[in-house]
Amino acid sequence: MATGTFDIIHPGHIFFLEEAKKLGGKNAKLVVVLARDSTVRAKKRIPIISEKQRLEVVKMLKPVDEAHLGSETDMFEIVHKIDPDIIAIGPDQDFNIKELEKELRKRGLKCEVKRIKKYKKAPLDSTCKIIKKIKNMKFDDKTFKNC
Ligand SMILES: Cc1cc2nc3c(=O)[nH]c(=O)nc-3n(C[C@H](O)[C@H](O)[C@H](O)COP(=O)(O)O)c2cc1C
Ligand SMILES: Nc1ncnc2c1ncn2[C@@H]1O[C@H](COP(=O)(O)OP(=O)(O)OP(=O)(O)O)[C@@H](O)[C@H]1O
Repeated sequence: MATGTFDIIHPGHIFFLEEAKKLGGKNAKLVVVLARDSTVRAKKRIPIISEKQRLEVVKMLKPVDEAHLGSETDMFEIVHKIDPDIIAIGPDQDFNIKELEKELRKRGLKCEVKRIKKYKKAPLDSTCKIIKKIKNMKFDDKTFKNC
């Protein structure tokens, strides 16, 4: 199981999902849980792409076998439903592995939690960088004349 917002897909997202799938070995099944719009608003910013369209795009990605929207209130609800062997945490995801494992154990969930340490560098390797680039562009009539 891998999680995230996946708002404006970039190569880092696909790399993370490929690495997450590798954790499961030869016949691994990768299930992705997407953060709800309400979670993104509360924790990060206003999402650019709606949860419905983010889900649709993630479902189309090659390493992804299944994708679901998470809960709006309880992040452990979906873990119970999926019952994963491994939860992959991304290189810049703000979770303490030991704490998360402790919380899972408290709820009777026995999955392992593993951090993907590798970060794929690219000129636009995070959603934030893409948003900042657009934000800093000088807009005039010619900038997006066909949009
Ligand atoms: C085990 C686990 C379960 C999660 N379940 C949910 C959930 O039910 N609903 C949700 O909105 N986000 C869920 N998330 C996603 C987190 O909210 C999201 O990954 C976190 O806000 C960090 O966002 P980012 O990776 O997009 O930066 C879950 C994350 C983890 C690790
Ligand atoms: N360049 C990258 N290399 C490896 N993993 C990445 C990279 N970018 C994102 N990820 C991982 O992909 C998952 C989903 O990422 P997320 O939706 O938070 O995108 P993001 O580009 O990191 O967004 P933001 O810039 O808003 O933080 C997370 O586990 C994150 O750690």
